[in-house]
Amino acid sequence: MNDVLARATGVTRRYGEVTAVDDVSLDIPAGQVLGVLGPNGAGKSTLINMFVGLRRPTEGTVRLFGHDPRDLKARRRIGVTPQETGLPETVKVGEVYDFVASHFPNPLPKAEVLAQFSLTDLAQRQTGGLSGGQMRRLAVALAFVGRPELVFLDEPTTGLDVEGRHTLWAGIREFNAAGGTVVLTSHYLEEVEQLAERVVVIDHGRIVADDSTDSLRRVSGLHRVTVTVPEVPPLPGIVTVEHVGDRVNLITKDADQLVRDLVASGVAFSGLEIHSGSLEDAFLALTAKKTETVDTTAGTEH
Ligand SMILES: Nc1ncnc2c1ncn2[C@@H]1O[C@H](COP(=O)(O)OP(=O)(O)OP(=O)(O)O)[C@@H](O)[C@H]1O
Repeated sequence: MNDVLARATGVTRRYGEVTAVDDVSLDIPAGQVLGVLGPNGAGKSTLINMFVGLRRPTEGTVRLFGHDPRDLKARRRIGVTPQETGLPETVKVGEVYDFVASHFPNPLPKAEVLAQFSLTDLAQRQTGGLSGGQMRRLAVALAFVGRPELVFLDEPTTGLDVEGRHTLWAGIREFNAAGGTVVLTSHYLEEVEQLAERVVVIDHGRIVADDSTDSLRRVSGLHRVTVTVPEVPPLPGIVTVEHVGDRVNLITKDADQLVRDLVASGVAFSGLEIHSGSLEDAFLALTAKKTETVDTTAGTEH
């Protein structure tokens, strides 16, 4: 069995009234690429920030290599790319590398890091003169400088074009093939599908799915039946109900059967549309559950 490099146990983080992370327990085993998915504000960054020692849990414990994540012994063994990078504009790319490398006993050589992330030609460029995508590549490259065993990448490819994204994917894959462990958050399902073997879906601060990417893909065998209907009948084939304006999306595994059931139920529906499932539907089905619960409660109040 693989070693667990990082572990969250019953972790909650509140900011005033807001519960950003709500009773999350999560193990990160060695050698894994773990994708963390979730809608905006779901709590992904807060969770990552607790793992890397930038935030403390309000409740529960986080361990990094068996230590408190703020312990330098543990932090030396990780690499981090935060969602936003604030680098001084007049410092050159090569100098940024030098500064970061000086914090580690055995950093990767500059030429290797810059080449791996297609930054070699930009070594003399001031960071203020980098494009958004180049800046992002630099931010991700810096996570690898200290030869980390575990990297946390918070939306590593946001703002990158297709080529930039593929360059980064290759770098992440190479790191993993050499035994490195990766936790990445992303809004791109395709990215998680390409890179991660395991997916954790977070919604409203809670883990709503934790499964292999293959299983999540299988969930994408779902279909979406969209109708306008005064009230959704309680049919067994409906996995999830989403209300979009006056339209209703019914997520189901068997669209044909659901349409037959709708007709048989006698409900007056109109504007029938059927779409094949996608990973996006699977994700929506998982993250829509909370909304559905709220809707159901509201609808059954007497
Ligand atoms: N420093 C803070 N002070 C107050 N509230 C915060 C703070 N940081 C995060 N939050 C709130 O906590 C919740 C979770 O935020 P978080 O940034 O962790 O989500 P996320 O899943 O990373 O979102 P996104 O995908 O938009 O980056 C949100 O409601 C957010 O507004």
